[in-house]
Amino acid sequence: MKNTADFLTMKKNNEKIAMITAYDFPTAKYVEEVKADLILVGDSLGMVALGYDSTIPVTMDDMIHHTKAVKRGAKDTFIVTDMPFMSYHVSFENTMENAKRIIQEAGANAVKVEGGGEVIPIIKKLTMAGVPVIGHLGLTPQSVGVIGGYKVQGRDAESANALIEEAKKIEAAGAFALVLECVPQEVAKKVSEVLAIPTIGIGAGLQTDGQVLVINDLLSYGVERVPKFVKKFANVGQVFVSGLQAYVDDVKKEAFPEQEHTYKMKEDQIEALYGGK
Ligand SMILES: Nc1nc(=O)c2c([nH]1)NC[C@@H]1CN(c3ccc(C(=O)N[C@@H](CCC(=O)O)C(=O)O)cc3)CN21
Ligand SMILES: CC(C)C(=O)C(=O)O
Ligand SMILES: [Mg+2]
Repeated sequence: MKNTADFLTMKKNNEKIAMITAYDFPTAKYVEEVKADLILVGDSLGMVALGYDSTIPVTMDDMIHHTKAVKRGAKDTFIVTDMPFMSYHVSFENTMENAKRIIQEAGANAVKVEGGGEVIPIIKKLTMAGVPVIGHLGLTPQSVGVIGGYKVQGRDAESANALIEEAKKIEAAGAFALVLECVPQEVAKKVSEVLAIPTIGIGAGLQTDGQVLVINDLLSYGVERVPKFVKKFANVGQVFVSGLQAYVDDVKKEAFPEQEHTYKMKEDQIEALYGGK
């Protein structure tokens, strides 16, 4: 399994970091099989695995439940779990207790927290307590209500500069990586150049130190509309539907189960059961 120092080395060596989300046991097994560098148990699970229309309803218990399943499927991959909405804003004690559960109870290797300014002291405290932290700037979906929609962030030089300053503070606070979501490539490039820690982009262009996508988006599984930054690498939804349709059709026309899927009694027992009839 890679560790936080390895991700720093990868950046130095210009070796790109590939991160993929996973929310359950079988998916985690596949993600480990392709040697993704990190798995993100993202709070996006609220939208793509639980059917909510934002990440706001996702709870600590949801994150623990899904992280445990992912850990069982990917014992040898570095796992990062999102701290969900309001799980790191109520109080210092509550934040530390929540991070403790994610690491100790669920088995994640690190946590991710959204935002700059106000969460800097939290990144510092978590890091000092021995919890590896990833920051997250740009579009921060837990603030969708404040932002007013899922919009590209840092489009003008002023807000871009503000974002770059936040990124530096996140690094200084001890984060070992930074997710940049939905920012122009020029902004992501500059952040990646000024930071020593790796940047992991989603909708941030090619010049970050790594990439992350939501697995349902990249496989086209259970998602209808996807953001512009998504590339469809496979059509798993289509594979699901064709397999399920074939099953339903076979059941209806008695083409399934066949003899090879069926258990049989020995002749004498059939005789005894049916009484020769
Ligand atoms: N399936 C899924 N994929 C994600 O990447 C994702 C989630 N869910 N849920 C949590 C957040 C929300 N995200 C989103 C959702 C929508 C857009 C979107 O529609 N963006 C517009 C940009 C509009 C603009 O120009 O400002 C787009 O057209 O891509 C972006 C990120 C990213 N995260
Ligand atoms: C989109 C990524 C960065 C995320 O935070 C999530 O999956 O929840
Ligand atoms: Mg998230």
